[in-house]
Amino acid sequence: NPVEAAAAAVPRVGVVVYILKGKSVLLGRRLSSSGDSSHATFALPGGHLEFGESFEECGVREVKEETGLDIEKTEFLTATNNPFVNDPKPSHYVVIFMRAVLSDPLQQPQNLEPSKCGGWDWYDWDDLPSPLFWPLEKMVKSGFNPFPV
Ligand SMILES: CC(C)CCOP(=O)(O)OP(=O)(O)O
Ligand SMILES: [Mg+2]
Ligand SMILES: [Mg+2]
Ligand SMILES: [Mg+2]
Repeated sequence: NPVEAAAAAVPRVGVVVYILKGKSVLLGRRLSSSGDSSHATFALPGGHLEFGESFEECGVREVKEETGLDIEKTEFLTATNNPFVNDPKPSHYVVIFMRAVLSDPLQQPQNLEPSKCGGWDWYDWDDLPSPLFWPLEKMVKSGFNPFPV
């Protein structure tokens, strides 16, 4: 029943990674659950923190799973709270933002999850595509800059 269902809903933790390359970051087209790319939003690589993982382990794993890229110099940047309970599909994520660089600067991303992602590409931080995936949109709007000063 709806009360039980609501009770079962708990905030989940996502870890996403700004992979910095010059002034660009890697973004992927996040397909809607139906898989059509017409409503794709641009998102950082990342995913659900799994039981017992450190933030770094999760970031490295998800980036490898989704893009095949090997990253290093992973750093914690910030965490944001994203209670989107009024969404058509209510969700509540605490998002951990990390940054990292490529272990091999020449390595290019592969789209290893084509049912979930329309493809990865490098975007200049000063010329980001839209629409951005909601946690990233909120962070960019807040003026956050993931690059080292
Ligand atoms: C909402 C997001 C920041 C956390 C979940 O990310 P995701 O749906 O990409 O999760 P997976 O990569 O683990 O499937
Ligand atoms: Mg994933
Ligand atoms: Mg995952
Ligand atoms: Mg993911």
